[in-house]
Amino acid sequence: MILDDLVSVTLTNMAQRQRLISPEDMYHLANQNIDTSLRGQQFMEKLHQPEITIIGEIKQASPSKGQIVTTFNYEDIARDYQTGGVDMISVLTETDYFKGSLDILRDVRAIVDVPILRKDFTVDAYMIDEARVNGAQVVLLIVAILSDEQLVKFLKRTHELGMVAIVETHDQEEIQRAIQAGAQIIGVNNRNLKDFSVNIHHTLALRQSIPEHIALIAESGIRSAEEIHDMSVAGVNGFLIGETLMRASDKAQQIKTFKAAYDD
Ligand SMILES: O=C(O)c1ccccc1NCC(=O)[C@H](O)[C@H](O)COP(=O)(O)O
Repeated sequence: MILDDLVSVTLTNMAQRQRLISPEDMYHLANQNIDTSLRGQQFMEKLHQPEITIIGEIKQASPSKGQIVTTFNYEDIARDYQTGGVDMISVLTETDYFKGSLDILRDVRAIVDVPILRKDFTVDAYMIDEARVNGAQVVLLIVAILSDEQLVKFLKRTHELGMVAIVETHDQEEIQRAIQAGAQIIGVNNRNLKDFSVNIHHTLALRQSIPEHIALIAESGIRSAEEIHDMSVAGVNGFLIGETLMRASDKAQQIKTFKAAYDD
């Protein structure tokens, strides 16, 4: 399965980085960088407001789509996203399948004010420390690749650093595990990572399984303002959008259209 491959390359690549900066040193560096900006917390509060919350993703390639764009000026993309009014920017840092990097994360952090999500396959608390050191306020924890103990431990470390976690799920059982671990934000991935099929109604089908005090983010396959409108009305709090924005010729305008979806 693709997730097994992603976990495997992530562990290998992390081990290489740990030879440059040891887990102990990264832990201390992260502690020196505890997030006092409140950007992550503000993002969480925004999710509970009636306005549409959009997370724009910077993603050059993916396992399901291969190369998504031919030119990849991520700094321009980040500026366009901010101009459009995104509430957070998601930066892929996985190198082998998504062609992302921590360099991209750092460069984007330097030029925008909005909170940043390190979008990666977090398999060790080291990667949370690393996310903080490189300027992210938010991390992704994917239930399907973590044990219950890891989920609790990684959430604790995230919160110690003043950060916020999106806990990604795909079915009822994973949602229960996320709630049990103490997730404050749950993402439901509309993409089935076993066969890459995308069902935009998947998040809606699982809405009732998530208590209202936990924010819900719909992930993957979102194409139109109508889809965002329908999901907002049904109580979905935020929308993570990658490919549609990466392919949009006027990204700022596309984001503005999406953010206006609730008023339509
Ligand atoms: O996108 C993939 O092919 C993929 C494959 C395996 C694991 C994760 C994958 N994507 C990560 C994501 O969660 C998406 O980048 C994100 O939800 C945005 O999706 P989209 O708007 O469809 O680009």
